[in-house]
Amino acid sequence: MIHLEGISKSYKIAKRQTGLRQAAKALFYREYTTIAALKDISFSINQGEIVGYIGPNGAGKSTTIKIMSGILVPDTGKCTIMGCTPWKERTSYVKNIGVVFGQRSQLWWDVPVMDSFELLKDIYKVPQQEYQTTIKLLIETLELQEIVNSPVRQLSLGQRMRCEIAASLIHSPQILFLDEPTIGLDAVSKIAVRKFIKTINKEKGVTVILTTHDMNDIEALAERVILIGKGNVLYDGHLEELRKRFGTRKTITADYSQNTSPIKMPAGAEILSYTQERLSISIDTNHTKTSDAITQLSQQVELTDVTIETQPIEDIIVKLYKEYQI
Ligand SMILES: Nc1ncnc2c1ncn2[C@@H]1O[C@H](COP(=O)(O)OP(=O)(O)OP(=O)(O)O)[C@@H](O)[C@H]1O
Repeated sequence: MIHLEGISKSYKIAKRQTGLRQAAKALFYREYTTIAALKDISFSINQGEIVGYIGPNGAGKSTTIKIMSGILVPDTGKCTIMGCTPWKERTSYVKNIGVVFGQRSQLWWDVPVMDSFELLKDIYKVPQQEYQTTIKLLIETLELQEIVNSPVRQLSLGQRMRCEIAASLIHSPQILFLDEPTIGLDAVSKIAVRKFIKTINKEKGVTVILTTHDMNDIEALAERVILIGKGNVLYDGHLEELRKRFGTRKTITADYSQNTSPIKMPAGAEILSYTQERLSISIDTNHTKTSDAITQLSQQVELTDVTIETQPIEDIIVKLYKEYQI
């Protein structure tokens, strides 16, 4: 459905130097530098996938999304999405895609949200009957009843984002590009947005490409991640695979009846805290099985409660960025 091959994109920017003399010189002679934002990017995405497109600041995520949406033209490479080259066949292509840029609005600032929806309906030539059904569903599932009659400028960020997502889906696109859709949202709004993305993917088969710095978004939504760093694709695979590679540590917290004898720790365990009633250790599951560690503890103390925590996804991503030195 989505196929990118050897995509490169550079930005040419004017060098700016401080001082009056330099400013005067720049009037007659400008120096430029080139920033290689994307260098030979290739990947394919199938229909119905949710792919997390991740990477540190300045990695080239938004540039890729802009190319895939047809807003930017790459310097070299091929991009075919649903049979179209996005920047060449823009009019027919945009019917297939919905785009949300978390940092920018596609809604008209001073008019009620509902009027923006109506305008988008006309732009995309959505038949009235179809529009009625879609809008009803969007208003219900994104809980927009209370806000659709307010102008966008009066909405909070979370309310606006829910409207932005609705706006991007009015023409029932088959692909949704989301560039940081949960940026600045509170925990409740983030969960609502994630739930909605999951629902349209499951029920309508919408393919979703998501860029985000919130790894909880990735964990909640994406089975596959593409990691980009310094303009290159560094990893393309399952999130679960990353967990296996980088998330091998587990934290075991054991509560027990008061114990004053020394406890022999499982092999390689790192003690995080230790009292007469509670012990918290971190183990590497490549070397020690969680069940073995618990059995060993239960043979020495009278356990009353045990909790096991896996490594947070943020830690795994930090390790991944470190490995690739990005
Ligand atoms: N319009 C532009 N003009 C010049 N350089 C740009 C422009 N847009 C992006 N860049 C540069 O291209 C590189 C990639 O930027 P891009 O916005 O694609 O990164 P990103 O991965 O989306 O970053 P972030 O996570 O910070 O949003 C950066 O070095 C950025 O400074």
